[in-house]
Amino acid sequence: MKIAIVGSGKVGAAIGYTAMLKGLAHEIVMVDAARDKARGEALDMLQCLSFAPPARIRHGEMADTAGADIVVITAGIPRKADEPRVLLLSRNAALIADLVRQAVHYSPNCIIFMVTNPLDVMTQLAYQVSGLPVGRVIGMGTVLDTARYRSYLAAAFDADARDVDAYVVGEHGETMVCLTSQVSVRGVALTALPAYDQAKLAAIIEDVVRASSEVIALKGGTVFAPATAACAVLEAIVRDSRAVLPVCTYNEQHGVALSLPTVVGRHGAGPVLPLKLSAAEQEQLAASVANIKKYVKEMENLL
Ligand SMILES: NC(=O)c1ccc[n+]([C@@H]2O[C@H](COP(=O)([O-])OP(=O)(O)OC[C@H]3O[C@@H](n4cnc5c(N)ncnc54)[C@H](O)[C@@H]3O)[C@@H](O)[C@H]2O)c1
Repeated sequence: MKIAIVGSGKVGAAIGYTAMLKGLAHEIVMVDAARDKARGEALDMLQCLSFAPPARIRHGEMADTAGADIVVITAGIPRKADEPRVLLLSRNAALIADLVRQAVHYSPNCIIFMVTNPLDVMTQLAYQVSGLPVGRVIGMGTVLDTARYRSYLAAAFDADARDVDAYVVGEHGETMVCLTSQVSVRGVALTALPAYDQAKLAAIIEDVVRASSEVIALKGGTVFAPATAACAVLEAIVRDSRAVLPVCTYNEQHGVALSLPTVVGRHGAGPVLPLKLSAAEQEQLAASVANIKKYVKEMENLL
């Protein structure tokens, strides 16, 4: 398994490092417009190899990604705490289109894994310019938001986060939908837990939506959680685990790329699994879809 990481900034470097520690690839190639940054990250990782699973770690240009099984795209300009993710549209659209074309040129059979924001729009753009089948262009989507939701629920209701079954769907952005109608802990409805409290749940949802801004304001960027979430998706692909993850893919039915629970394995992403939503959740999801569509239109006007 060869994984190329295009964009060796904070998130790209952390994904490379986590993937190396998890033994997800026999070869990891770090790429960045700032060549020395990619070189530095690759060297730092290479120096771990006497304590890590065997792998070939190197840096390079896009040509060095040739034959990659997975190309992770983390290149771009990140947002500041007070900026909506969608502001990144104009900054990142042309850059991402160019990188995706190059990635597919060098690795025509790869899976593209998109991390750059605004995530849904960038995933749709990557799908459109790549010419790859829909399940081979996967965005990180709401995998990270879902991880935050599960962690916060676990902390508030005294449970193990790994036991909490909950999803955030829709946009990886301000209109994300934290589903409440089917949250459970190992099959037990959240509402049945002794510590359950509706006001607490509402507060958690607010915290999940602003989780990223909070971390950016405190430490300048989100790093560990995105890298861990990204590697959960990479692991599902590499180990063909068929994990159900709310990744982002272009959705014919909705006419836009968005996140819904989806089976992930060596083939890529799909099928998308059906969800039973309450009437309120259906409304929220429709608003989220409409928001992504608005941004897709803006992107199409920019290119
Ligand atoms: N989807 C998510 O859940 C999620 C989470 C965190 C961050 N992000 C996004 O990931 C992206 C990266 O965030 P970061 O904090 O690592 O930013 P960063 O600024 O630390 O890293 C971005 C890197 O991209 C590089 N780059 C720019 N143009 C390039 C090009 N043409 N080719 C190769 N490399 C190029 C830069 O030199 C830089 O090193 C941002 O768009 C951010 O918003 C997404």
